[in-house]
Order: sequence, then C-alpha cells, then structure tokens
Amino acid sequence: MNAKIPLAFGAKQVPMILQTEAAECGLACLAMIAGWYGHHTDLSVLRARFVISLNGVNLTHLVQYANGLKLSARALRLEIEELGQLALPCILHWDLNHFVVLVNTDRKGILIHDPAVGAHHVPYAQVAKYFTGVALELTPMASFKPADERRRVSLMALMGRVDGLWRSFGLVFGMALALEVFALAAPMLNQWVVDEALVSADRSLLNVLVGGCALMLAIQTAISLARGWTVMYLSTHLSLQWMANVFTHLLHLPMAWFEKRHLGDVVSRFGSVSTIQHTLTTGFIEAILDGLFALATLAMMLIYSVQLAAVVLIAVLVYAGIRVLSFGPLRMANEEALLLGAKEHSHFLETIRGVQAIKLFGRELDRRGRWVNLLVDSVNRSVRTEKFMLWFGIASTAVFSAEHLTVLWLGAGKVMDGALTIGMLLAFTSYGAQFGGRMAALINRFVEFRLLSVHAERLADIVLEAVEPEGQQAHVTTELAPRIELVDVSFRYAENEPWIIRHLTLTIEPGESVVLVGPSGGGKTTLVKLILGILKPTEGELRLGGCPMQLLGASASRRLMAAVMQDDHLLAGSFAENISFFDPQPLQERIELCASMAAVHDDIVGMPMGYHTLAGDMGMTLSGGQKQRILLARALYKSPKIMILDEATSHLDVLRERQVNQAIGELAMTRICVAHRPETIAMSGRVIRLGNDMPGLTQ
Ligand SMILES: Nc1ncnc2c1ncn2[C@@H]1O[C@H](COP(=O)(O)OP(=O)(O)OP(=O)(O)O)[C@@H](O)[C@H]1O
Repeated sequence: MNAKIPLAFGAKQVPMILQTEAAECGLACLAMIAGWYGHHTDLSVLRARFVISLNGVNLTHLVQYANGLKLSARALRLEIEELGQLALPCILHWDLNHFVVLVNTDRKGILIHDPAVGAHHVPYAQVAKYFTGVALELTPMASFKPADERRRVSLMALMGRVDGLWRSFGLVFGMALALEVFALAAPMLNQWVVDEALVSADRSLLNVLVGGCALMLAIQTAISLARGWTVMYLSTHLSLQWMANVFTHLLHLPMAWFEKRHLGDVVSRFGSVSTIQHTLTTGFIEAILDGLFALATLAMMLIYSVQLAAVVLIAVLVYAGIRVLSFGPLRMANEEALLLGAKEHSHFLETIRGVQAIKLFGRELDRRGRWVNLLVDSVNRSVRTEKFMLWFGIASTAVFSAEHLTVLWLGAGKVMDGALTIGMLLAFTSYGAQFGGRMAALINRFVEFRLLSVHAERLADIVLEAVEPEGQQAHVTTELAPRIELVDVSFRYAENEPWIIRHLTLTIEPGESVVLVGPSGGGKTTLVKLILGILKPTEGELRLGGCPMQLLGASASRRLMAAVMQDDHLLAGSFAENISFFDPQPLQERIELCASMAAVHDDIVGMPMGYHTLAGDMGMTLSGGQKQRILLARALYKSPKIMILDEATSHLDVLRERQVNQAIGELAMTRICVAHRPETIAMSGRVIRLGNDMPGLTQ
C-alpha cells in the first residue's frame, strides 16, 4: 500500500486518530467522523462514555454509539464499484474484524484512515481483498452541536514532581548565556583585525587582538565543559526521577488497563519518557538561547545595514514557511512510525513468550514472515520521517546559500559605494550566517517540541489514566472479619456484552470453605476477580467484614487476601525469593513452612541449590504441578485471612492435592476455590454453582 497524506492548506480534513487499545478501532472511526463534522473528541473521552470490552464492537453497537454522539447512522451493503456513491467520510467494515474510515475514492483506489496504522491509499485490487461489503454512513442529527472535548496534555502534568528542576535549568542557562556573549563578540574582533590592524599594519594591535581572542577561546572552552557536565547531570537526574514517577503510576493502574493493551505498546509508551526528557533537557534551553541570540544578532545586523538584514530575514521566513506547511504530514509519519514500532515489538515479545507452541506447531517461518512484514512497515514509516528531514536539510542549504550570495552581491556593492568597510561586510556576513543558523535551529526545535505532542499523547495514556482509588476506610482493613457478602451483584464486561453474573446475593462466613463450580466460561474467574477487587460490580455491592469494598479500596482489601490465579507467573529470582515475594526481610523458617504446607519443600531441597535455585521468568525448570505448589506457598507466606484459589491445584495428583488441602484446611482462614475435578469439589465445603443459565446460582 502506498501512503498518501494530503497536505493541510486550511481545508477541512478528516482527522486521523490512531487506536490505543487493542479493540477500539470502532470508537476511533467514530471519533474521526465526529471530528470532521465539528465535534472534536478523543479516545479517552469516548472510552469513558462508551465502555467496550476486549471483544470490541459490532456494527449494531457502532450505530448505538453514533446515536450517542448525535450522528445518525445508516448501514449499507454494497459492491466495491459503488463505494464512490457513499456520503463521505463513512465507516467501512474491513478484513472481517476491523473498521476503517473511507475518506476519498479515485480512479485507482480509495484513501482510508485506518486507526491501526494510519492513512493509506489502497488500490482496488487490495480493497477487494479486505472490504467485507458493509459500510456505515453517518450524518449529523438536528441536535448535533459542534464541540471540542479533547483532553489537553501539558508536559508539566505528565512530568509530575521533579525536585531541583528549575535550579538546574537556571544553572545551565546561565552558563550557556555566557558562551553566547563570546560568540556574539567574535565577528567584531574579526572586523577590528581587518579594518584597524590590517589597514594600518599595526602589529602590536594585531597581537593584542589575537591574544584577546585566544583568552576568549580558553574561557569559552572551560564554560562549554562545565555546561556539558551540568546538562549530563540534569538529564540523568530528570530522567531517573521522571521514569520512577511514571513506573510507580503504571503499577497502580487498574488491571483492566493492562488487559486491553499489547505488551509492546505499553513498553513503547513508557519509552516516550526518555524522548520527551531528552528533547526537554537539551532542546528547551537551547531554544531559548537560540531565540535570544538570534535577537541580538538581528540587532547587530540592523546596525550594519537594514537592507542586508531584510534579505536574511526573508530567507528565514521562507524556511519557516516550508516547515510549517510540512508539519502535519511529518507529525503523522512520526505517530505512525511509533505505533508500527510498538506492534512489531509486541509481536517479537509474544513470539519469544510463545516459542514452545510455535515450535510444536512448526510455525517458525510463518511467525518470522509476519514479524518481517511488521518490521518493514515500521522501518518504512521511519524512512518517511528521515526523508522529510533530508528534504529539510536540502531546503535549508538552498535557501541560506541563496541568501548568502545575495548578501555578498549587495554588500560588495555597498563596499564599492563606501557605505560599508570590508571588515564590516565580513562581520555582517558572519552575523548573517549566525542568525540564519540559529533561526533555522529555532524553527527545527519548535517543530521538535510540537512533535513531542505525539509522545506526550502516548505517555498521557499512562500518566493521565486514573489509578486504582484508595478507599476512605482503608485503615480499618486489618480489624475486619474475613466475611464476604455480595448483595444483588451483577456484572458484565461492557454495556454491549452479555451479563456474566446477574443478581447474585451470597455470604461467605469467616473460616468457611466454599468451592465455585460450573461450566467453562460460566463466570467463576470473573466472580473471583470481583471479590479480589480487580473488577468492579456493574450493579450491586460487595462487602468485606460488613464494610463496602469501595470504601476500603481495592489495594487495602487485597491486604487481607491472597490468591493463586490460573495464569499466575513466577518472577525471575530464587525459589525463596519467589515464595516470600521478594520480601526485603524474608523469614527462612516461614518460607520452608509454607513450602511444606504446599507440599513442595521436598522437591525444592532435592534441587542442587535448594531454596536458592533460580526460577526463570518463563519458569522452564519446573513441572506444572511444582510451579502451582510454589505459587501456593507464595500465597500462604502472605498469611492471608482469605485464600482464593482459581484452579490452583489442577495440575496436582489427587494424593498431593489432598495433602495440600488438609494443610490449608487447618489454617484459620476463609477459603474460596474454583474447581472442576470431582475429587477437589468433594474435599471442599459448601458448593456454589455458577452456570451459563445465570441469573442466579444454586448452592
Ligand atoms: N476481559 C474480558 N472481556 C470480555 N469478556 C470476558 C473477559 N474475560 C472473560 N470474559 C468472558 O466472561 C465469561 C466468563 O469467563 P470466566 O473466565 O469468568 O469463566 P470461568 O467460569 O472462570 O471459565 P473457566 O472454567 O474456563 O476458567 C466468558 O464467556 C469469557 O469469554
């Protein structure tokens, strides 16, 4: 596919909005079309208004959401030849599981805004491959009102609190300013050498001037070194504090946030911190200095000759014009390059994680092929950005060379007329070159700052997202009895999804042992996640020890609980570290006691390094059952009042499972297990049956 992005010359354009979450292409398409009609919105605003699950949306939901935005929708079935007759822009159903915006059609193909990869011109041969024949035309209703509800992202809000930032900035700025004063004085020294020393053949003056020049250079070098040092310090300091702030925030985001994003995308968004920080630390100060220095050189040039100064100014304006006109496409190319890079990264990480299955199914070449395609896409977009930069370099050289020639031509005439001396012309050309260079740098920096908005928006998805709220009564958690009450609780993953749990009222008394059973997909894990505070009930209330969960807050209530979930992992570290979950003051006796209760102590001491044996990130050295037992020991180490086991003993033989259950059964804690095996169910107390025939449950 060839990418063609129209240039912005003030004409009304369909905005390009790239999707953030894996399944929100439909929302992104609606945002683009609403934007075209004048209701500018962004995905974070729409996400809050229309909650969608990982399953994404279908055409019916899109119609509902469009109505919510006061756009009336008309779904059509049509042939490719009829695309030209659609009211544009409209939404096309694409590749069976995706939506894109049709922006324009021409003789060769169609221009689409694809929320997954950006703007594309797609030839008709490819349209036939991807277009499913379904389109959605959207037009504003009478009640539609233009609005702008886009979230503004300020760098300060993204950065959070960084200590000593302004002091360090001030220091670097002071040193840089001192350097600039020397740079400003240099052309005048040249003028004096030519006009005073050379003309009068005054050797002693020449010696004084050259000596002064050498001293200036020595001071300049010393300040340069100090400045470089300080920038390095500032940059490291800022980067460390900022990254730590963002990482802390990331870890406090709700699970639902992580579930809806690809790993590579999260990594790439986090990486935006470095890009912004780097541009800010070096670029920000240099931009201010470039501006100040340009003003000073402009003043000097005007003193020498207004006419010549005007020539230089015109050249700068021409260069600025070129950069302004090409800003839109450059920003888009940048955004797409980042998005495609993240996709490629996700694919890479997923391939490494799933390497065993890939080998077993013999799909190595297929995975490689897909990765190479993603890499090529990503590299192509980066090349597009580099091409822009190449052209800017050439434009800058062409414009400023023309300016230089004109100044030389006009200036030489002035020297012949006696309006300027040779030294003055030399000094002027030197100031002119400095002014042009600094202004070009300033314009480039300005564009760089504007382009930071791409990174800022990506980072905002982490930083401006609300963390799990702290409860007002979080402090009372430790005194609470481990009683769990669900009062008329209903839950579904999104408005358009079926109810998983409906009107469920249930009390689990302190010390009670219950087992949740039911068919696969019946909602057992969902109920466990509700109790753990990972999910919030859509309706109804959950109470812990009589206190509503939302007053306690998820993290406080989790302090009472420990869980072994179906897809839990061990982390890179020794078994002892994993069992104590990297407790800074681990209690070896307790680690061994918990391992014994989880029936894994003998397995661990049988290994060459005992409790110091390393468990890999992917846990390759352990059997499935051993891994489950270590996870159990980890949960026991927490000494929870409530233990939740989601098929946590499914890989254990019946004998071992009985052993583990007996050990846990002797502890004073409330127990909730999810199980399928009759033996496991028989070992537990009260059975709670959840099923596809919800609402309700049987006990
Ligand atoms: N993040 C999600 N978004 C949308 N739907 C989901 C999500 N997670 C689970 N579901 C759906 O919710 C339903 C219940 O899933 P759940 O994992 O609770 O079932 P389960 O009873 O634990 O199944 P199993 O015994 O197979 O583990 C399923 O239909 C599943 O597809």
